Amino acid sequence: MHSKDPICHEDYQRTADWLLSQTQHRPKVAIICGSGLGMLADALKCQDSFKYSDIPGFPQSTVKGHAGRLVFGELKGKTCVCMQGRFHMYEGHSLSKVTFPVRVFKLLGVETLIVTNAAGSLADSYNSGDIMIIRDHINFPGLAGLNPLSGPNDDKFGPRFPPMSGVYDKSLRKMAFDICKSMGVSQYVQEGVYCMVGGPNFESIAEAGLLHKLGVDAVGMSTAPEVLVASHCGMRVFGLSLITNKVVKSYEDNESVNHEAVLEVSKMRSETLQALITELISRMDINNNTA
Ligand SMILES: O=P(O)(O)O[C@@H]1C[C@H](O)[C@@H](CO)O1
Ligand code: HPA
Repeated sequence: MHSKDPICHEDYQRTADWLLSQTQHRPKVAIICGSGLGMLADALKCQDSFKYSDIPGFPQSTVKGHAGRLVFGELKGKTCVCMQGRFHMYEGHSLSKVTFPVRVFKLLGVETLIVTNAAGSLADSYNSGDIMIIRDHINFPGLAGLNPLSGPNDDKFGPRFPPMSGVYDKSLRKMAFDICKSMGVSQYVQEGVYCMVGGPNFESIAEAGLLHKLGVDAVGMSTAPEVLVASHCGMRVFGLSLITNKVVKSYEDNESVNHEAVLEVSKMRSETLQALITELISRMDINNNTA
């Protein structure tokens, strides 16, 4: 499906040019907000915001907890753009649409992508409410050939065969840990492997057992395609999963997860995540451009 997707370089450029004509902000950092995490954008000062439906070429959000707004603004003097709502494969978007904003960000001059998501934990030591700094990912749809980079390669963005080792920037991960320590929240901060599955169903118990055996720490339905495309075009990447639930792994367990519960837990940790990301960006070595 995505290999026939007609999105071409000019389409990304058209959207980028439209945004550049509508705002004076010239962001170097982009933030993608996961389910229920849209309030990360609230910290931005001097905001210019656009509904996705008003942005030429932009897909539309259809999931509760994903407002569908692109917000530009300043965080501690650093210019950022924030997606209040992302696109998922299970909504019926092609992977080129899911990752469309990332290439637009590249054309806006963004150098660092911060991705966040809500995820269920497989790691026995994790609890709901934990924050997991993403060390690496397993991209199940990608392993099966559902990859946003499939199809003709756009050499203007990056190479045909991009490496995927060391994608989650080590120095940003360390910086985030140091910040968590100084915020006094290290007791619920983890580092681990995120696994993307297609969704929209949550995992069966047998699937949960498989993921656990594979060494997956947290599972969700997003992030890997955006990270692939960002890394392909040379962006630095940092990722956070908010653990909103423990994945049910036992037939004796009568618990089950639902999207409302996911949004509830996201809300609970929103302030901490906002503070962590704000401090991370404030410590980044970035020179602002002006329009
Ligand atoms: O956009 P993210 O990955 O945060 O959303 C997660 C995965 C599903 O879209 C949804 C399930 O509650 O939350
Ligand atoms: N599985 C998949 N995606 C999720 C989960 C989960 O348990 N929780 C939040 N997003």
